[in-house]
Amino acid sequence: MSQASAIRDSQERNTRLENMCWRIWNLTRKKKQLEGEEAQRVVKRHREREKARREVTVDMSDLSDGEKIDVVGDLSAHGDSVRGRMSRVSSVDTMANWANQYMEKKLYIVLISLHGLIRGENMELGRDSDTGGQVKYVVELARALGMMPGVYRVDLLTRQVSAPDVDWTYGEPTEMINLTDSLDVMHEVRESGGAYIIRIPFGQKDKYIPKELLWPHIPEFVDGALSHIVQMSKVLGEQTGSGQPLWPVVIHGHYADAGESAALLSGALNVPMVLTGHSLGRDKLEQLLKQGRQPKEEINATYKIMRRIEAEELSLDVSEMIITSTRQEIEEQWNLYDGFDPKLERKLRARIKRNVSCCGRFMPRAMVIPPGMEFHHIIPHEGDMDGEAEGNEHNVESADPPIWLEIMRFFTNPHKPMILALARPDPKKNLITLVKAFGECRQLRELANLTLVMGNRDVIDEMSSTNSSVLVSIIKLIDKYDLYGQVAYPKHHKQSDVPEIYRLAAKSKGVFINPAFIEPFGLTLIEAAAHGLPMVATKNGGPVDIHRALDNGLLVDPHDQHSVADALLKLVADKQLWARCRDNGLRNIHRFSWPEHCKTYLARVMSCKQRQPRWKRNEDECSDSEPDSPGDSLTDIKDLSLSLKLSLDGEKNEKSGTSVTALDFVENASKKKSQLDNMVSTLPISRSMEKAEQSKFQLSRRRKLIVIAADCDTPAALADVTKTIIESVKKDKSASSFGFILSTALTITEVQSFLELSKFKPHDFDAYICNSGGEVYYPCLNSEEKSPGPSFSVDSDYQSHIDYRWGGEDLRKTIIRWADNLNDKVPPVKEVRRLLRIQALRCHAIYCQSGSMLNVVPVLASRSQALRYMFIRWGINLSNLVVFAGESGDTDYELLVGGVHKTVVLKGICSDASKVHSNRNYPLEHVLPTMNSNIVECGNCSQEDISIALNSLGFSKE
Ligand SMILES: O=c1ccn([C@@H]2O[C@H](COP(=O)(O)OP(=O)(O)O[C@H]3O[C@H](CO)[C@@H](O)[C@H](O)[C@H]3O)[C@@H](O)[C@H]2O)c(=O)[nH]1
Ligand SMILES: O=P(O)(O)OC[C@H]1O[C@](O)(CO)[C@@H](O)[C@@H]1O
Repeated sequence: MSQASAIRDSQERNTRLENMCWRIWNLTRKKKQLEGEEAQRVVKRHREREKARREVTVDMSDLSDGEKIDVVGDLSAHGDSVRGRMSRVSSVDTMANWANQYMEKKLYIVLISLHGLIRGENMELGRDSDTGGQVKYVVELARALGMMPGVYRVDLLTRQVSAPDVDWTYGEPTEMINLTDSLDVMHEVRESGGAYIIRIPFGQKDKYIPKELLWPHIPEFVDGALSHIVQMSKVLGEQTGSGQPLWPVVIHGHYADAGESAALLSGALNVPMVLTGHSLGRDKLEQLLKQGRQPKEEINATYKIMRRIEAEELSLDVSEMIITSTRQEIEEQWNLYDGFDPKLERKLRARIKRNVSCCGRFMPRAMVIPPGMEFHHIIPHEGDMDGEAEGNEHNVESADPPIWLEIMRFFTNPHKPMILALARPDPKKNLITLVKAFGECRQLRELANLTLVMGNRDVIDEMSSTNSSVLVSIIKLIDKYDLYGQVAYPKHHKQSDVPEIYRLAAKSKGVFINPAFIEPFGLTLIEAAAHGLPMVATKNGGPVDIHRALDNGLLVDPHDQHSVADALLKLVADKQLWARCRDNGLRNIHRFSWPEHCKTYLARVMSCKQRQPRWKRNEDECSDSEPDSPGDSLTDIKDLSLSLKLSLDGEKNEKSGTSVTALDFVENASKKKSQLDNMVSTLPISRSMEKAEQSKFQLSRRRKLIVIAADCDTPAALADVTKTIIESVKKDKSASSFGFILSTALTITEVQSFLELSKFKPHDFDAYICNSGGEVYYPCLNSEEKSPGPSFSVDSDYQSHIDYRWGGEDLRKTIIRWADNLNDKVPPVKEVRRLLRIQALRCHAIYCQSGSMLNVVPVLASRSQALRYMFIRWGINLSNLVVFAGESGDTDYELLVGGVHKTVVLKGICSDASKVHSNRNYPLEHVLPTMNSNIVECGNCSQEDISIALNSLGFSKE
């Protein structure tokens, strides 16, 4: 009997062992495979980049020989010497100089941090994965900027969240940020001046949306933010007495999501944008792939990382400047992006300095401006800076801050020095290695206690899966190493407790540790230093710069558990080293100063070329103007779009694109120009701004606007759809107050033919958005009366509004070269965009007409941005607008669907369009909101179904 069971046991053991071996083999194989794929990707990327660099070098060869860069200026611009640059700044003299220079200015600054759990006081840091250092950074930056001479108003825009599971304060539309300086002096704030948190509603109401799921709602935020900025600029203009709107001097996005929002706002308003990344998608992706636990698809599904990377690339396309906290972020992180190359950036900057053409290339300047500290929370304690701190005996009395008792109750011997980690329980913070290092080092356990402050929690199972899995692993390790009585992991703490936690650790002669796999900067490290706590920190990322500036501890390889334990042991055991690090930290911490940050920041912002909405003729002046005056003339029609015809004669390949058999360039604007020059009447375009003013009148008095943006394959199909929509809408009794806009990839010449073919008159539409958003036209009044003369007037203000970063002739040359080299398939549009970005050519490339045409327009021109322009220019109400789109369409299709406007998706129209070209590395759900009452589907493009769709949007009833 017992022999049988022994045999059975051994068989079971063998089977288990065998299974385990299989599992390990399988995991290793999978890891190897993922590593192999990643290596291939890196090599491919590298090859493409090198090829593109060679091409750029050839294009700019006129100066490459002997082109010398101002190396000294250049290195300092990239923060090579953190120590050298960070001088004490709050000195009265420097501030006085600054004040003299800027006092007269009245600057309006817009900052954006999107997810919404932001408030001026008692921030809930560590509440979840969204409430990290960025929240503190943006609020403190807003406050510090609000106190700078010359800054009139700072708006920090974020999401309004009125959800039952978050505090009511996040639902308040406006919150004023207290402007206090280190002397607790309140700054005088006049009228609407000061610093504010402005909460814009977007996304599902009553629900907190984590940052990974916010992407589809960005267009709605942009529309809401645009409305706020336009209104505020007018108010500030009146208050500051200029009579003109006080437009923001900069729109500054924080993190990828706000970067994309800032890019769209900057394009809509034509004002400069800057970006702070805080934590970068490509780097996060690389780290996750290196860990080899998840394939790329799974990572993408969890973190929506490809969507985030596209937002970061767009931010690079548009930003004047990228602000980083460290040099490492520029050299090793931003360098991973298609649209950024530090070497090329330096080269372009050198050319600009010498007033030499950059051959249509643009690269944002990357600047290291480290964040600051708010020092007024810090209570200096006895012994600071005298080399002799208080003893390590704790006074566990009632006078001690409550958080001390909360921590002490975990310890058997509370008198030991405290190793402190304070971080969100995010896997990348690598707290697990820390617990292993502590648990496996007997000496360290004997000498010190460990405190882990990992955000706030009520029930572990209710936390996000990534956060709860970190906590569960830590609790299991505490059990495994039997660390009871030696490790504290309090459930709750408030923001006001954080200084007390550092103080407790410093008092115990403890050490702060940040063992993150990679830390972009690390606010906790400067917080610890300011409290007299030496540090052990990861050698990957920002801590290298912090260590260089403060010299207050040791750097370690976060993957090497033993080196973590050794460094901690060294600092805890060596009293002299500990005291030296503490003193160095306290002595140098002033280098992280918000006033200094703001001074450098404002100087840089002011050196960007200032742009703002500017119209040739103000509303009041237009009646004085001469119609058709040559002043608005041919030069106004800029060469701002390129079209490349891709012949579809070859066989279609649904995955990789379309076979090309012929290529043909059409440069719309130049054609028009020459036609106008020759006064050829076949293209009836007026240059008259008066005509545009008439259209403004027409557009702004419309109660509702219908935008027809169906991307049909043929003019006949477009004519059918258009007729059905217009006839259906005209049945409404208030139809006379409805206006129509045609929004298309067609040129105005093609539109003219389309109108003739379908028996429409130019004035059947109030406006024409042509060339995929590259141009806007209005019908001329006389076109109604069939009188001779031009039928359309071009909006040349629109052209000046969007021409930012247009690569002109050099862009054209590159696209021709690309087309010449195509010998097989036309690649997906995402590849075209990548190629142009690598070349530092900033534009918006769109496949149209089922992939038979490539339209290239300025980087922030699009059909949806043209509508935002009409909001600013003509005051049209975006929420009173319905866009009719097909089931799919040109590759700018998805941009048309989100926002505060309504959308009717016509099922069955252009349903095949998306198959010939893929423009994304991520699914459509990462772009478009799935549950949005502003979007309805129309089962059939019939008049009845269209009426039903409009009714369900409440469109015809109002
Ligand atoms: O339980 C916690 C955890 C954190 N914090 C605070 O939250 C902030 C955390 O900031 P940081 O250490 O910088 O990390 P992240 O939250 O990851 O912040 C991101 O953004 C910061 C600002 O750009 C950068 O410094 C970081 O490297 C970057 O990862 C600090 O002020 C902490 O005091 C708490 O109050 N309680
Ligand atoms: O892990 P990720 O997605 O890179 O995010 C880190 C970012 O998220 C936040 O926690 C959001 O506030 C930031 O502190 C930081 O910028």
